[in-house]
Amino acid sequence: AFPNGYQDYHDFAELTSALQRAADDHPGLAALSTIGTSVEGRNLWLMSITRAPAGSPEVLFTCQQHAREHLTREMCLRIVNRFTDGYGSDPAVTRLVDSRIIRVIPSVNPDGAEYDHATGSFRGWRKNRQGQGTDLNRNWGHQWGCCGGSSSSPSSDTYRGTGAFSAIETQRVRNYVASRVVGGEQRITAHIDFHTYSELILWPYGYTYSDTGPGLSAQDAAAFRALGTQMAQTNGYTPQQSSDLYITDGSINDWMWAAHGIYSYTFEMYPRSGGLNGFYPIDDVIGRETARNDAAVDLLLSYADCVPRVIGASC
Ligand SMILES: CC(C)C[C@H](NS(N)(=O)=O)C(=O)O
Ligand SMILES: [Zn+2]
Repeated sequence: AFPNGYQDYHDFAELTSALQRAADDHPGLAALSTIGTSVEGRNLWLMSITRAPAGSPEVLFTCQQHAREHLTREMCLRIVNRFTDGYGSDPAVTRLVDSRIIRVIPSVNPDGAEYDHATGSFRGWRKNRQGQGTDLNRNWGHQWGCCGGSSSSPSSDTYRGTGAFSAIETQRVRNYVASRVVGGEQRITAHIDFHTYSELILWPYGYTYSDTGPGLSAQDAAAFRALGTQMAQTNGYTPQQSSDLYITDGSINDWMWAAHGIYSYTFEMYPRSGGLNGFYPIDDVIGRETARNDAAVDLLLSYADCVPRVIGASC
C-alpha cells in the first residue's frame, strides 16, 4: 500500500486485482494477458479491449516507464475502466470499442514502482531495478545513445543501459509490438506513453532539434503536430516536439515511429511544475487529472484508421 494521503494509488497487487476484476466483469470485451515478466519477475500486464472485427486498427497505451510517475498507472487504469464500464452506455466509448482494438500496458516498470514506495515513504526512484537501474526511456533502439540525450554512467538517472534493449522490460514491449506485425502490416497505428509531469504533449523526434529527419517527412511532422495540437486543445497541455523540451536519445516515441511507423506521443501529465514533489500529487487529484485526458484519448482512437487524415491526407 501507499503512504497516507496516497492510498487511492494502486500498488502492484491492487493493480493486478483491478485488472483481473475488469476482465472478469467484461468477458467478450476485455481480456487480460501478460507480455512477459520484469527483471524481478512481475507480470507486465496487457489489457485488450474491443468488440471490433479482427484486423481493426489497434492503439497502444503504455504507462509508468518511470517508476515514480505513479499517476500514469492510474491513467492507464482509467482507460481500462472507462472503455469497459462505459461500453453500451457511453456513445463515444461504444463507437470506439466497436471499431478499434484498445491495448493498455498499465505499468512497464512494476519493479521500480514497488521499490519507490516499499519503505512507506517515496524514494524518487525513476529507473528499472536491473543493476543500478536503467532509464527505460533511453533504452529503445532508434538512435540509441547517439546525441547526448542520455548517460553512459550506470548511476545516472538517465543511464541508457549497456546497449539498445538491454533492459528486460523494453525487450518485452519491443517483442509485443513486433508481434502486432501481421501479414507485413503493423496493426498498431497510434500510441501514447504517459509520464509525469509538466502538462505537455510531445512527439518525435527527440534525438534531434530538426522537425524532420530520416524517416520523418514534413508531412509526417505536420500530421504529428496537427493531432498533437488538437489533443492539447482538449486537455490544456502544451503541444511541442519532444526535443523542444530537451534532447533525448533512445526514447520510446522515436523507436515506435522509426521502427514501426506508429504515431507515438508522450503525455506529460499534471502538475505543470513542482520539483520532486511534483511526482507525488495527493490521491484526491487522480479522478480529475486522469479524466482530463478522456477527450484526447478519444481523438487519437478516432484517427487511428488513418492519422494523416488529420491534415486532409489519405492513407
Ligand atoms: C519524453 C521525454 C522527452 C521527457 C521525459 N520526462 S520525464 N517524464 O522523465 O520527466 C523523459 O525525460 O523521459
Ligand atoms: Zn517519465
